[in-house]
Amino acid sequence: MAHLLLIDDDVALVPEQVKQAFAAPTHRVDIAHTGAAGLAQIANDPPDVILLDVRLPDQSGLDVYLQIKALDARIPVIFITMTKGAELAIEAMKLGAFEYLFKPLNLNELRRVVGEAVEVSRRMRQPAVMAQELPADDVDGAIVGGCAAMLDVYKSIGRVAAQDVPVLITGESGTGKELVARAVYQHGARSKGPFLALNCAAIPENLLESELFGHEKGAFTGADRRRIGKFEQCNGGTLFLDEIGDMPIALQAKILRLIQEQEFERVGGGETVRTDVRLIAATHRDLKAWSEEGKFRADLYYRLGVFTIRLPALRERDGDVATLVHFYVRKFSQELGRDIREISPEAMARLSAYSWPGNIRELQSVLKQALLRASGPTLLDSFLPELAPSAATPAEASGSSTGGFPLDELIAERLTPEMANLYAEVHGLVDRVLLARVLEHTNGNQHQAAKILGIARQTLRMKLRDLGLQVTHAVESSDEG
Ligand SMILES: Nc1ncnc2c1ncn2[C@@H]1O[C@H](COP(=O)(O)OP(=O)(O)OP(=O)(O)O)[C@@H](O)[C@H]1O
Repeated sequence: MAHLLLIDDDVALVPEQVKQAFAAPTHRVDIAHTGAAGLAQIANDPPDVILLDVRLPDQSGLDVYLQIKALDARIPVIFITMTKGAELAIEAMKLGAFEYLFKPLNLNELRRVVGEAVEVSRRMRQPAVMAQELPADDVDGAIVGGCAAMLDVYKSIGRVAAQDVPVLITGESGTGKELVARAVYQHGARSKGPFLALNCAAIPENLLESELFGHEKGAFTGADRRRIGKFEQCNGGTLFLDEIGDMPIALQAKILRLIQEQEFERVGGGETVRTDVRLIAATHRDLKAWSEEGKFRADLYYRLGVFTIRLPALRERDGDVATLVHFYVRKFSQELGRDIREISPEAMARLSAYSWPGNIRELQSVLKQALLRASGPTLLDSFLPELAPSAATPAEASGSSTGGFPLDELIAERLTPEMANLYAEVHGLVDRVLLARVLEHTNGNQHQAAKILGIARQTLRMKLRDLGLQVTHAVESSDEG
């Protein structure tokens, strides 16, 4: 459950909207009407995310924000402002505020921004546990694995975390690079500061520079206000740049300068901004090979790669598949209201023999599907989807229904009082079938597939990633990954 605190002197509209947007049981909303009352609540019972009105009866929102930062610099604070208060909200972002929203609140935007903030908050607070064996059942988000290669990873995390140097994390998609970045952050000297993350491959190239470095008003068409970028917002903290290999080469020079001098200019601005950010970067690409081919700046590679943590693919982790299967079967059983207590030897044999091109993310996806089909206390081999050599063409792709069970039957079964995420669950299942089918049709060509689907290629990539699907055949261009 996400815990939100709204600090706003409005007693009617804004509280009503926030309560409407974030209902129980997935959210809890506390409300304070003055800065002092809000601060007292934060000290008593720190929320995951704070929504803070710029204008309060007893003190300015900015003063309250500074006091919140002193209490705990990690809690994401979202300012709520009238259009004319935007300057102050932008000032607050320079000091690390998460985002600002205009009154009257747009509920969709509110949900999106708060959702992102809850995720950011979770990343900072959820303890990064490294578990060599099956961890206790209340441990969430652990790095599970006791094979020799993972023990080396834990050692590397321990060695580098306390040094304030950049870290490069490499490994195939779904191997846990983000988890490792979080562990480096949490065991480092900046663990009380913010931890922000940005996926370079998920943001259109023309917006990435502004996301990272911010822009000045009028820097480009549509830049109607100054925007504070992640490097400025994250001052004193740690920034995780995922898929740094996908960053346009022109932008790489700016990152290099940032690492070397901790300074930069906002897009369209002449003012040099100083910041103090620890960079953790990750990529599934071979950056050394890319730098030799001129696709990645060699000087940036050398600078970033001084300390590299290489995550092994799941197929290289002897014995860890079984522990991970137990870990996720237990977790998903709880989430999906199933009561699976054991895994049949046949099912475990098939899971252990599979090559997992999509790594742990694929393992999660397969187990979720299996649990949705499961009944009784044992996870049988027959509940598993087909583990195809190409994971972009799972069993469902060859049937007209979602893997042998009609959708409406599934929905009917899942309509229980405790159900909370049915939309995501059903869409995940449909996406898995749809994307696999279309990619099969285009022989793995993501460009064509995105066109057929009518979605952006970046969206397609993110969906494939989230579903743990790998496109293992015929890819149209060398930058397709
Ligand atoms: N060793 C592990 N133990 C338990 N869960 C793991 C482990 N490694 C990864 N996961 C889980 O697998 C999923 C994918 O991990 P993560 O996002 O860190 O991978 P990634 O390497 O960053 O992937 P991508 O390159 O696609 O972004 C997450 O839900 C993560 O919690």
